[in-house]
Amino acid sequence: MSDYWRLLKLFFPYKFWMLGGALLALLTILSNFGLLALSGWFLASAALAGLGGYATLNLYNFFLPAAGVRAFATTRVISRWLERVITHEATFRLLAQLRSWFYSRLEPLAPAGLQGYRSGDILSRLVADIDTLNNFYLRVFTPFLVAGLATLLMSGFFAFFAWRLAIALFLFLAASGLALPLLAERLGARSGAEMTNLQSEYRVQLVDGMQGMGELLTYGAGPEILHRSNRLNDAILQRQAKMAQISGLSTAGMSFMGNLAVWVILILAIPLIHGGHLGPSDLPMFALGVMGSFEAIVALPLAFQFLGQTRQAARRIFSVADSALPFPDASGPAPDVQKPDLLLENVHLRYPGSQQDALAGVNLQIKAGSKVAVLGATGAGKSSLANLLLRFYDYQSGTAQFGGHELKSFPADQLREFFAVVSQRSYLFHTTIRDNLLVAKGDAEEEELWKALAAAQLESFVRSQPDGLDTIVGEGGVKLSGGQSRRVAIARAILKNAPWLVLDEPSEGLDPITEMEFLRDLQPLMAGRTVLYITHRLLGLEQMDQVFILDEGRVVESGTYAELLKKGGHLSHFATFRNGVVGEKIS
Ligand SMILES: Nc1ncnc2c1ncn2[C@@H]1O[C@H](COP(=O)(O)OP(=O)(O)OP(=O)(O)O)[C@@H](O)[C@H]1O
Repeated sequence: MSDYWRLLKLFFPYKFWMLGGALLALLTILSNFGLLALSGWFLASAALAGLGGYATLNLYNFFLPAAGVRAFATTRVISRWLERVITHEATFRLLAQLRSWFYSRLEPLAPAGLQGYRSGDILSRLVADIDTLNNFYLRVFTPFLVAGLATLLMSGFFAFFAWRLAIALFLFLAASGLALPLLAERLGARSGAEMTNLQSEYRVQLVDGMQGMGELLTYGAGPEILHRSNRLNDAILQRQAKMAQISGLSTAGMSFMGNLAVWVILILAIPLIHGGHLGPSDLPMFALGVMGSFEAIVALPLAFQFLGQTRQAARRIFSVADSALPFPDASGPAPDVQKPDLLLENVHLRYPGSQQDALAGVNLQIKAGSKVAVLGATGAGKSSLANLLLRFYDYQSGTAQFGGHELKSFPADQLREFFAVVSQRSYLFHTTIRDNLLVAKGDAEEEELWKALAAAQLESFVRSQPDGLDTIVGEGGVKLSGGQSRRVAIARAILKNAPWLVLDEPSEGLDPITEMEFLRDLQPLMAGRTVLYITHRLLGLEQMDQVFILDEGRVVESGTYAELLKKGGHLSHFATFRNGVVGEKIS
C-alpha cells in the first residue's frame, strides 16, 4: 500500500488536473446512465400513450423527455471528449513530473551509485516503468474513485423509486466492482510482475546487442544473441497470453453480473408495479439504467489485473530512487578558493565492491598554474585520480586539499566548476555540434562557438559541412573521426574556461601523426591553466613542469621529465617499451 501512497503523493502537484478528469469521467457515466434510463422510460411511456388512443397521445408531453434525452446525449459526448483532453494532459504532466523526479534522484547517484546497474536497465526504468506507473492514475485511481461516486449517485436515484431496487443495484455494483477486480488482481499479480521484469531484461538485451553490434557481427555471435532474445520474447508472450485469458474471464464475469443485475432488478420491480408503487413505464427505465450503470465499473477488473505490473514498476523505480548516496555531498556554499592548488597526502581510494585500493596512499602536490603529468601503466590508478578530483568517487582516508580546503567540504557541482576535462571517453551526444558545445556553456553566443571551434582546429571542418553547427554527430559522435571528436571535446573545454584542465589520455587511440597534431592543438588550451595530464605515453612529457609516476596506486617517482630520464628509474623503463616516442617533441 505504501508504494501506492507514494505514487499518489508524487501526483499531488497535479491534483486539480486529476480531479478535473475524474469529475468529467463521472459526468460521462452519469450522462450515459441518464440517457439509457430516460430513453427506456420515454419509449415505454410513449408506447403506452399510443395504446391509450388519440386523446391520450395528444395529452402526452413528448417534448420534455425528448429534450432530456438530447441533453444527456450531448453532455455524454462533450464530457467524454473533455475528459479525454484533460486526462491526457494530466497524463503527460504526470509523466514529465515522474521522469524529472526520477532523474533528479538518479543524478546525485552517478556514477558511483549507479555502477551496479546496466544502462539499458536504467533506461527501461526511466521510460517503460514510468509509463506503467501512469496506469495507476489513468486506469486505477480515477476509475475507482469515479466508480465509487457513480455507484452512490445511481443507487441514490433508484432510491427515489424504491429502496429495495437501490440496495440491489448498490450491492451488484459494489460486489462486481470490488470482487471481480480483486480476483483479477490476484490472478494477474504474478504474471504482471514477471512481465515487467522480463520486458526490462529484454530491453537491456536489445540495448546491449545494439551497442555491441559490431562485435557480434565480427565474431558471428548474432544468432546466439537472437536465440536468447527469442527465448525472452517467448516468456513474455506466455505471460501476455495468461493475462489475456484473465482479461477474458473477468470480462465474461462482468457481463454475467450485469445481466444478472438486470434480471434481479426486474424481478424485484415487477411486484412493485403490480402493487401500484411504480408505473409500468418505469420497468424499462430500471432495466436500461442498470445496463448503463455497469459502465462505471466495467474497466476495473482490467485495471486491477495489471496492478501487479504497476506495483513491480513502482518498486523498481523506488528501489533506485531510494538508494543511499554513495557518499555524502557537502551542502552550502563552497569554501573560498584563492589559489586552486591540489595537495594529496596518503590518499586511499577504493571503489565500491572492490577488494583493493585503486589509490593506495598517493602523495602529490600540484601548484596552481603548473603543468603536471601523471604517467603510469594500465590499471595504475591514473583515472582514479581524476575521479577523486571531480568527486565522482570518494576517498576513504588521507588528506586531499583543493585551494587549502578538504575536497569533501566542496559540494560536488561547485567543485566541478574548477575543471574542464578532455579524455578519450569524452562523450558526444547524438545531436548537433552546436548542442554538444552548449553542454559546456548553455548561454554561449554563436560567435563564441565558432571561436572555440577555431581554437580547437575544427572550424574549417564544421564550416565545410552543409549544416554547419547544426551537423548531427551521430550516437557517441560516430559520424566524426576520432580526432574530430576529441576536438569537439577541446572546444567544450575552451568554452567552459575553467582554471584547471584535466587531460585523461586525450590522444589515446589516435594514429601517431594525428596524435602529434592533436597534442599540439591542445597547447593554446593549456596556456594559463593548471594542467593535469594523465597518460601512459611519453609524448609531450617534456613540456610538463613535473611528472609523477604512478604504480599500483602509489606515486613511485617524481621530477621533471629530463630529471627522470636521467635518473634511469621507472621512466626509462617506460621509454624502453615506447621506442620512437621517447623525447619526441610536439611541434
Ligand atoms: N568503477 C570502478 N569500479 C571498480 N574498480 C575500478 C573502477 N574503475 C577502476 N577500477 C579499478 O581501479 C584500478 C585503477 O583503475 P584506473 O582506471 O584508475 O587505472 P588507469 O591507470 O587509469 O588505467 P588505464 O590506463 O588502463 O585507463 C584498476 O584495478 C581498475 O580495475
